[in-house]
Amino acid sequence: MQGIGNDFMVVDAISQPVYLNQGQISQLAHRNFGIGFDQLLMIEAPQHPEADFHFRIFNADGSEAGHCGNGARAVAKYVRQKGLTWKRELRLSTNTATMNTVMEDNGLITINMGKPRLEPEKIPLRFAQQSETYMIDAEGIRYKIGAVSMGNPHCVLQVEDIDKAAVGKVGPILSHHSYFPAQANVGFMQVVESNEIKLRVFERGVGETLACGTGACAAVVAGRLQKILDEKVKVTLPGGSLWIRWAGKGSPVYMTGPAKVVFEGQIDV
Ligand SMILES: N[C@H](CCC[C@H](N)C(=O)O)C(=O)O
Repeated sequence: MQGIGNDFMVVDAISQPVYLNQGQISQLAHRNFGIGFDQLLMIEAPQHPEADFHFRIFNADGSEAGHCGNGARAVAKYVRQKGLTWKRELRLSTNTATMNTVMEDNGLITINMGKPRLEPEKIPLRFAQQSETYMIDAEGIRYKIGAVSMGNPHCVLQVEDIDKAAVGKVGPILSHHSYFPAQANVGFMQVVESNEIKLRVFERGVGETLACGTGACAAVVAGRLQKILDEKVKVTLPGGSLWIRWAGKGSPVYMTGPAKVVFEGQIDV
């Protein structure tokens, strides 16, 4: 499946036992020697009564992540398409978040992504005081960043021209910076208007992807905290656009976007 170009292998681990270790996942993720995907989404039975389904997220390097926004839309679509549910509104959980999903009449999926976590210890970020922005020195350059968790860690920096952003160079430097003890997804945000941004994301455990759902949410939260973005923002990533809405501190973030099945098959591992 894919959600604006962020692509997934989605596995129903409810109807069948699934045992994949980190090495097998990274092998399957390989674009030439495997199936090829950014993340593996493993759908499991709910872990608590109010959730309909639980899903786990594994990046292409085999590392497990706590949340995946584009993946949540894919899961919501997949479970209906496979007849695991008929509900239009679903409550999904991951290891770090629970979310409500709604299948819109136009085929898009809206997700209540929950409230962003801004306290450094919850990101996690090695700063004592919470702030709208943080200054981080790396390889002789000082970066002004926003830091947000959507259930996974995000570092957001503003750039003048998204096409000239050194995502391949600066992404890994900040993603692996010692201030991010669990690493970070690094978003490069160009503000077009107060209700529109362009975004590229260097994802933890993958590298640059065509889109990152939690990254789009984190960028809007960081922009609003810096008073440069409105409540409703169109986020255009290389793979397509998402619509993000955040009323401010204490409110959940809403994300609307597509999800599509690309291919179905069976694998023996
Ligand atoms: N690379 C992310 C997980 C996938 C997030 C992204 N694909 C999304 O749509 O939110 C992490 O390690 O936290």
